Amino acid sequence: MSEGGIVGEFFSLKEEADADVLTMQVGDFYEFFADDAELVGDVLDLNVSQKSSHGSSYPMAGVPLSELTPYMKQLVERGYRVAIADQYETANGHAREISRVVTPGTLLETTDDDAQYLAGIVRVDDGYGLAFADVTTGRFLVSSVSGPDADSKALTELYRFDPAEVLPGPEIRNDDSFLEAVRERTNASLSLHDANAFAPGKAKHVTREQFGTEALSSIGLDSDGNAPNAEVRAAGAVLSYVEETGAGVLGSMTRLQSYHADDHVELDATTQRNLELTETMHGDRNGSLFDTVDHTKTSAGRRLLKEWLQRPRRSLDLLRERQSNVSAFAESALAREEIRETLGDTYDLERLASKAVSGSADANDLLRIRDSLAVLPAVADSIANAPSLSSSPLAELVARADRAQAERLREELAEALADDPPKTVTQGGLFRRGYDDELDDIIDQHEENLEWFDTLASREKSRTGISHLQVDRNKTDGYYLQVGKSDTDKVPEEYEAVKTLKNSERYVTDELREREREILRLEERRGELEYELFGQLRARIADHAELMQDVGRTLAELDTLASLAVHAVENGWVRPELADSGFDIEQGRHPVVEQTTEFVPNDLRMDDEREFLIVTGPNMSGKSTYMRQVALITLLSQVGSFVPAREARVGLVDGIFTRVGALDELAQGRSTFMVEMQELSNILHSASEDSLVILDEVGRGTATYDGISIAWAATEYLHNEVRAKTLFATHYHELTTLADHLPRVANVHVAADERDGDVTFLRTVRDGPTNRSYGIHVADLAGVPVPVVERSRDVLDKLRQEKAIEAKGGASSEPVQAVFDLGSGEFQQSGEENEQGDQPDDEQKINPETEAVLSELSGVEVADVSPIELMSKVQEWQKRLDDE
Ligand SMILES: Nc1ncnc2c1ncn2[C@@H]1O[C@H](COP(=O)(O)OP(=O)(O)OP(=O)(O)O)[C@@H](O)[C@H]1O
Repeated sequence: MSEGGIVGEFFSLKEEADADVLTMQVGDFYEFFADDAELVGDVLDLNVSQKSSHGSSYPMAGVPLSELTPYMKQLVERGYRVAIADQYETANGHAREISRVVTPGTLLETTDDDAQYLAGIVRVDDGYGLAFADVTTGRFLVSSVSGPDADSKALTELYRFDPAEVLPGPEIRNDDSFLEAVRERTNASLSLHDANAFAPGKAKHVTREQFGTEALSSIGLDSDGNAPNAEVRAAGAVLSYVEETGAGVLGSMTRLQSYHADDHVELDATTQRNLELTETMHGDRNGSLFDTVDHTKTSAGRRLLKEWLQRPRRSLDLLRERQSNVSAFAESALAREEIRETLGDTYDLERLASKAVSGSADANDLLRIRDSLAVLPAVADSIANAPSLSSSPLAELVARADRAQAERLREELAEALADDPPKTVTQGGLFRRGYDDELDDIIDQHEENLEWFDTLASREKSRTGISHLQVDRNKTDGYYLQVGKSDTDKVPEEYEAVKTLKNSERYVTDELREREREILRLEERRGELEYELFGQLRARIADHAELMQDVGRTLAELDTLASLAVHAVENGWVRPELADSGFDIEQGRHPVVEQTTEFVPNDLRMDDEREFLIVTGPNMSGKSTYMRQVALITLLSQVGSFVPAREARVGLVDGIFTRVGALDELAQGRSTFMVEMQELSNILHSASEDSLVILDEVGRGTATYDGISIAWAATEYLHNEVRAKTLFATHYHELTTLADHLPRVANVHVAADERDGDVTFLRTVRDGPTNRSYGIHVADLAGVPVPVVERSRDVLDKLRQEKAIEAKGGASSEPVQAVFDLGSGEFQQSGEENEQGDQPDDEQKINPETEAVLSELSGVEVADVSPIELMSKVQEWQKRLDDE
């Protein structure tokens, strides 16, 4: 392959670039060559031509300089790392050098509202250190997880942040199963960053340089003399990666925030998916909780609302403050709508701050900063003028950002920039008069020269007596005097002819040339000076990145709180009373289902004596909906939101764990039952007595008796050992009898009405068990052939007669040894029914026909059967028993 020329230069730059694709500036174009040209031809649909260089021919594709961004963005969003080599002038011509490698986690040009995190993760002996940076907003967070389930906690954090790019530390790089799990839970591309960047000494140095020693020690991360914490190693690696890829945004990372897993309600990845927080199980945004409650006016507000839903909090003070703010907004409709309208005029200040820092903000971006800063005093006034807002913590919230400094910054921009500046920053026309003396002087001179040209024609006409004379300008000839053919004889001698046209002649004069040169000189100087002044202004604004972030964050928070209030008011939600534990929800509803259905509200009561609810009820009756509704009301309460209920008292939880039917796991190569058991195992390990556990049909994926046994044992364990607040929906009615033996277990059921063979779902949750599934009824309704339906009824009856299960009380309660007889549906204390031993021997068993009669007897719903039918049943049973 040829080594010389443009293509040779491209190849050698490509060799040094740590990137999938290189684009190189050649004059006014960014060019791609060889394989890279083929790739962009395919992926971006660019035209590919051939370029001859040193005797060979290479595919070539290119885009004009100003159009690179959208193409580069598309490539990066598809997971490619794109290196950009820029051309610059040198004493002997020009040279080219890679100025930036754009990766999914360092793409500044995103137009997506969502946060875009770059994550670093480091494994240490007892856990993981994590760092998350959003280069588009300057957010930078670190955390660590430890303990026996550190793996799953680390993966949960990754799922929560859903980073665009992950930098795995040296200890993880070869751990294929961990990396596979990262891939499964996130859409991130994994990038290998220099292992040295994760080294303790280097990482600590970089992190200190960025945030200062004080910031590190204030969050307990500066372990002087010792090896730094794992999160510092992750943070250092992320920072050096941002620096190395050349995004130029380090300056926007103004604040190091550390969070502890305990600050948030634990929501594992499965639960976030099951509860359909930000997308439905089918991957749609529509129909998610976020989509339902989002009424925000700004993209920063939307980002924050999503973050709040994904990271519910545990601090009572913080939640009460948010509640008071939502409440204040809910009560002041007029002021709230005024504020929301004003917020609608803001731009994304956090993102604009990053653009200013990276030097990519143009004059219009700075105007957006100016206009958004102006919103803060306007909303502060609206808050001050509305009594229920000014007496709420909103007054304090809006005072958090330094308003005086924000106003100074706004004024500086207002005084500097023209209202309608051009898109490019090199042309001039950006600044107002009075901003800079030299610039004013240039503009005056420029105007004076333009004026000279404007009046030239009339001056010349009266001086020379030529009537057909005009002054004009075009690209090739510059300024000229144009004289009609009929008047050319009147042309004075200083006129120098430059072009002959059909009906006229063009001339220039020395003075005209001189003036023209002056105009060009002034225009060029103006462009240079404005560019320089603009760079200085942008840098001064960038120095206030932290202030812009504060203001942006404040406005986003107001937007989010107002959005929660709007949803509460429009849907009749109430402020839940937050308590230490337990639930008392009156007329609760499912926040999403209530939007599309005539919803039947339901109550929930759980306390120290009633911590475990077994939820039974026919198929399709609403068990899952009821349990999700409880989980979502709890979650919304810990976001600080109001909740869909008539009245609610919600005890704060440390985690919400769910296990519901798996949808798409088969595609990932694990059996449904395996996934079910992994999820159950995770819950049994992770939940605590302060957690809320939702189990839907545990054990269903295997043989019935295996299933019942597992469900049975899991119930005992959760009740006796974990003591989590649990709702467990099951079709194994056998489990309902546990309520008689485990002190804190209670039964509830979703009622259905069966009349003349028709089932009506009442959707009402009532105390007590139900022993009807109507599963066979649903099969019948679905058109399963009659012989199959009838045979299933027989089989069910038989099955009920066969086995017995033992219930165990917990260590904390009186031990209970009881035997549950599936045939009779009753419990007996063990030994009671059989003096000789644990198992009845064959002789002592009652005969099958008697058992069948007993079973039918126990299955009769007396209230549902007419007296005549009942009498004929009894007669039939007597006859069958007599026949034995
Ligand atoms: N309280 C309610 N008010 C109105 N509609 C409801 C209510 N609860 C549930 N539904 C509706 O009933 C349907 C079935 O609900 P759900 O899936 O919760 O039943 P299920 O008892 O869990 O069923 P299965 O046991 O078959 O899984 C859903 O379409 C849901 O929208």
